[in-house]
Amino acid sequence: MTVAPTLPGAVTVRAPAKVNLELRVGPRRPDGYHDLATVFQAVSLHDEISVTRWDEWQVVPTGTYAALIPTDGDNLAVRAAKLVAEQWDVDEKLSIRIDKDIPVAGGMAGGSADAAAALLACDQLWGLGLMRDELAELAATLGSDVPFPLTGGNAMGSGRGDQLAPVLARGTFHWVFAISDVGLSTPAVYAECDRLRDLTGSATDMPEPQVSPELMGALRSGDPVALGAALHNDLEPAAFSLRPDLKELRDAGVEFGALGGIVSGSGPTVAFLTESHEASLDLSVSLAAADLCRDLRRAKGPVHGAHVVGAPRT
Ligand SMILES: C[C@@](CO)(OP(=O)(O)O)[C@H](O)COP(=O)(O)OP(=O)(O)OC[C@H]1O[C@@H](n2ccc(N)nc2=O)[C@H](O)[C@@H]1O
Ligand SMILES: Nc1ncnc2c1ncn2[C@@H]1O[C@H](COP(=O)(O)OP(=O)(O)O)[C@@H](O)[C@H]1O
Repeated sequence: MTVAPTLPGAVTVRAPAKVNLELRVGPRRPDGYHDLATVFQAVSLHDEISVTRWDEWQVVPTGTYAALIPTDGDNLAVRAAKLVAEQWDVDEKLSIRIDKDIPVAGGMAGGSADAAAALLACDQLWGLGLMRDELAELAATLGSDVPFPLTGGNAMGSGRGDQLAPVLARGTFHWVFAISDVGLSTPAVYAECDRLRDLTGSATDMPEPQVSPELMGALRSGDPVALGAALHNDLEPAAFSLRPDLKELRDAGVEFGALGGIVSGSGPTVAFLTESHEASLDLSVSLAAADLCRDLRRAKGPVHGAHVVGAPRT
């Protein structure tokens, strides 16, 4: 296989990972999805996608987690690019370089970030001039989590998680992410959530999922202590049920001084909120010494959504 050069002629887009500060999950719908009330925050772990015209479809993975992503048509970035080509009748193929720094199958929406980045990169490469809402509509057809990395910042998600609304927020938050060596499948975690609810009978007469006033207040005031106390994830019992070691990890981080600890989305990444940059360094050291996870990554949030970082001169 010949490898496409990243430059010249490439468009490069950066897109962020996310953490769900709150994730409220309604009952299973007839179509298999669940209605959500969630608050996303984009955090400073990024993937970079570079697209170049090429004579065949090609994925070139690089970076920390390169070995863990598909390189065929199942890759979400390829699916995104083919969707744009099909909708706008573009008869071209692309080489897509993915610099993969977001953990894979970790509940941080890395695949969704790549899809969002590919949509924006194709728009730029092919000069389509798509509006943000057109991109968001395409994004939602690729996955429930794909619209958010286009937007970034903090946002409330409803419907399948794909309907976004802005959230009033101030301040920067400091996170430590504890990464597992084996991923968790999102559908498997939702199915386990349903199974546990069926066992306890809690699925009947479940109220519509809603984000709590405590969490919105904590974001509005930029208060990390209040935010730490308000973190919540309805998928956490399911993730703990499938991976009991994650509860031990969460409890250890909280004992070591995190303001709050929560499974990120469907997991298995565990997100710890800390008071400051220094506190995040201290927590990383304590967690590393406890040897309870494969890797630790520090990040801050919120950060911007997908944006072009390199494009050919016109
Ligand atoms: C759990 C969350 C929280 O933000 O994120 P991750 O942990 O995966 O990052 C999302 O809901 C994941 O969104 P995403 O990964 O895009 O899911 P999709 O591709 O749309 O759906 C994959 C599968 O997840 C389940 N699913 C997803 C979204 C939703 N609202 N209800 C669901 O039940 C369904 O079984 C669906 O077939
Ligand atoms: N570009 C991509 N990056 C990561 N995963 C991808 C990509 N394309 C397809 N996938 C598949 O999507 C699945 C979910 O990946 P990811 O989005 O990283 O996790 P999560 O849904 O937990 O946030 C993985 O098992 C992987 O095989």
